[in-house]
This record gives sequence, C-alpha cells and structure tokens, in this order.
Amino acid sequence: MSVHIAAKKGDIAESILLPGDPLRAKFIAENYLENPVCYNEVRGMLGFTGTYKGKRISVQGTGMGVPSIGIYSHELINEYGVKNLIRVGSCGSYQKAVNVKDLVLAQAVSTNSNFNHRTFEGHTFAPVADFDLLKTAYDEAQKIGLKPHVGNVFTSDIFYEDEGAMKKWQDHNVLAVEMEATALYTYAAKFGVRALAILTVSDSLVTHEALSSEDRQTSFTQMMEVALNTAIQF
Ligand SMILES: O=P(O)(O)O[C@H]1O[C@H](CO)[C@@H](O)[C@H]1O
Ligand SMILES: O=c1cc[nH]c(=O)[nH]1
Repeated sequence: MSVHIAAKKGDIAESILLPGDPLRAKFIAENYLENPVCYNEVRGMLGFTGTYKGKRISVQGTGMGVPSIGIYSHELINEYGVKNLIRVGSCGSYQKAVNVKDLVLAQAVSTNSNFNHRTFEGHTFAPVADFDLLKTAYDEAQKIGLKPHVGNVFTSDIFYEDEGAMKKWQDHNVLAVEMEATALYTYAAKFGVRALAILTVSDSLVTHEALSSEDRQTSFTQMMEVALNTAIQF
C-alpha cells in the first residue's frame, strides 16, 4: 500500500488509463474490463484492474489538477511499477477548428502551473508525449473513423480563468486547455516510463458550445476505446 492507494504490489497492471473523474474509472471498468477488481477506494479515488481483449489493464481516477495527478502518477510509477500511463480526460477548446466532441492528442504541454517552474528553477522544460503511445493512439483513432488533433495543449491551475488570459496561448496555436498533463509528462520523463494524454473536447472557449450529456457519453466512449486499444499494445 502507498500513501494514497490501497493496492498490494502486483495488483496494478503495467498499462493504466487515468481519468480525472473516479466515476469515469468505474464506468471504464464496468463497461470494458473483464473480471474487474477494485483495488482502491481511498479518498473515493477508485482504481480497478481487469482484462481487455485478454491483456491486463488498470484504470485509476486521478482527481482534478496537477497536485492530484502528481500524487497518483508518482505512486503508480514508483510503488507499483506502472510503465504506460494514458490519461483519458476532457478539455476546453482554444481554437475555432477544434470542435466539441473532437479528440485531441497532447503531443506537448504548456502550463501556468508552478510544478515545473519550481522543479526547473524558472527555466523552461518541454513536457512531451511518448512518441510510440502517440502514434499508436493516432492510428487507433483513425481505425474508428476519428481524425484527432495533435499538438500543444495547455495545463492550467485555474479552471475559472479570466477570458483574456488564453489569448497568448491561442496565438501560439495551443489547441485546448485541461488541468493535469504537464505533471504526468514530467514524471514520465523523470522516471523513464511512457505517458500520453488523450482528451475529448467537452466545451469550446471560442464558441461557448458545450457537449450535451448524451454526446459526452458517446464521444468519451470513443476516447476510452482508443485508449484501451492503445494500452493493450504496450
Ligand atoms: O475530465 P477530466 O479528466 O477531469 O479533465 C478535465 O476536467 C476537469 C475540469 O472540469 C479537470 O480535471 C480537467 O483536466
Ligand atoms: O480543464 C478544462 C476541462 C474542460 N473544459 C475546460 O474549459 N477546462
């Protein structure tokens, strides 16, 4: 058991899906995994291990924001030997061409988070996705008829950000905003494992459109399938 996860060594698979919402973890376990076993309920941050197409896969809620995913990813990697970490999250679009329901693969991450500013003492580190995970997810998305956007996303510490703050990121072609990827990619680089953030656009900060709960269900399901079909290849 680690500080925040009540699993024994060996209870968690080497490949894991990481939704922010623990109930999304439960949904994935109940709808996609065979024989899912819940290994964590500490703080309600549910984690499950089961099999998908014959391969052992885990899914773990991470909570919202950099400090929260920082805790879970650090413990998963260092105390449970997790090697392939795939975030399955929602994001807000920063660009007109990135529409609600679209899939975004975070090739790189920009941030206003202090996590990297502290670690790199004010210098800039460029957190990037694992290329093999990225390419595999892109191919898997295409197989089910999706055309994912691939590029820079923004990890923000502030959900209710002033509107003007996004302009500089939009001007530099940042595709969308979410709240965790920078910590995930930075720890993956530090500890020599693979990470990728796969995101579904739940709302647009350009058009102010937002997904209905029905559309949210369908498009999130496609993201989950892309992530699972990617995870089983590692
Ligand atoms: O849908 P999840 O994975 O939680 O991701 C996004 O949604 C939350 C904000 O509503 C933040 O965690 C953000 O990153
Ligand atoms: O972090 C997030 C996630 C979804 N939509 C947003 O606007 N921000």
